[in-house]
Amino acid sequence: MDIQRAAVIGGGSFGTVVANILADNQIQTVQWMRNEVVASAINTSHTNPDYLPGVALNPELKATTDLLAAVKDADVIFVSVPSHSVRQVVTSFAAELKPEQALISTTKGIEHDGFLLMSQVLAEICPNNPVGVLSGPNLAKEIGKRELAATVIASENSELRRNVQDALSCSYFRVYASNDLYGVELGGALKNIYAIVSGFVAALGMGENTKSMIITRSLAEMSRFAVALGANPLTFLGLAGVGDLVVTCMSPLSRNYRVGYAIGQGKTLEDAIKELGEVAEGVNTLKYVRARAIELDIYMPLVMGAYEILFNGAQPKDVAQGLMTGDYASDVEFALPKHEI
Ligand SMILES: NC(=O)C1=CN([C@@H]2O[C@H](COP(=O)(O)OP(=O)(O)OC[C@H]3O[C@@H](n4cnc5c(N)ncnc54)[C@H](O)[C@@H]3O)[C@@H](O)[C@H]2O)C=CC1
Ligand SMILES: O=C(CO)COP(=O)(O)O
Repeated sequence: MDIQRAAVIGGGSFGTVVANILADNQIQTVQWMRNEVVASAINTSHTNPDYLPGVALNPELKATTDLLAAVKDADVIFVSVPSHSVRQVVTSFAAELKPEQALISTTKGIEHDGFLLMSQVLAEICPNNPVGVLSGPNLAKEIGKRELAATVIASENSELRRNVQDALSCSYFRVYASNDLYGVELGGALKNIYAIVSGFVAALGMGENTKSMIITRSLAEMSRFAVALGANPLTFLGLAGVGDLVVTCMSPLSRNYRVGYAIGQGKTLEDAIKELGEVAEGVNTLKYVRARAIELDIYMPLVMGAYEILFNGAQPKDVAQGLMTGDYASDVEFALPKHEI
């Protein structure tokens, strides 16, 4: 299967950049969205004024509000709506799909019921279609401006991986392959929690050593959780692990970081989300991961502290003090297990 026609489901910032890369690569691409005004702006002025203002989109990119027309002839369908909408949107076109049409999730979130990642939701709804995940350090606003970036296509299907590499690789976007679907996807979802934590740290004016400590201990915590759930920890050394963690924890372009920053400045969670006006997946992911960590007895002090700040009104400064005085721990648990320190 060569990818000649693609559909992108979702009219937000990331859906638009994926659709634009495909169009830049001369793939016939239709982007589906609910908003008629944005669809018309993409078709006539080649911009998405709501989510990527100032970015000139490829004039060949077509937008539509007709979901079935968008997916009908697509060789591959990129699903780029927030995680809370994926099941509903995909269910509404699943019965129309032919088994050779592939589905690729770009959504970095978790479904509450059953703790399902998006590729698992896709596989459940469309059990006969090939499934993959695209994840990595991919701030949409930079890629929209065609600044250089790299990502990971993860799938157990090697033909699908190669086809997506062909479809998305270009002078400003490099696509690496992985067969660890679960690890790649978990990395993309988990790092959003730590971007919120990094937002607190930045708002409190903490130093560079502090920021480095938080990012590194976040990686330790993420991989501890992932291993407990059966993922390959080595995946976390790649772009979808440490790569995405670093960019999201360091950049004010990250919406999750901005939510943490606003709360660190004293705003309420409700106001922080309202001001953002875009999706910050980490807020719900934090709730679901905390519950899972408690259920499976996985040590996740940053998750527990972030939860207290976001949902129970704890002060970031007090939580930070508590973390600094916790039990002694191992730097790299895969080298020195906790029980051996
Ligand atoms: N923006 C970024 O830099 C990146 C985002 N992602 C992930 O991509 C996913 C989508 O994010 P963005 O495009 O950035 O979000 P966004 O907030 O920019 O846009 C979300 C879009 O989905 C639409 N939407 C929401 N619910 C819907 C429903 N029920 N039916 C139809 N459309 C619906 C909204 O109207 C909006 O057009 C998220 O999981 C995010 O974590 C992944 C990589 C980078
Ligand atoms: O996933 C992203 C970058 O890789 C985008 O992060 P935010 O959702 O926090 O903006």
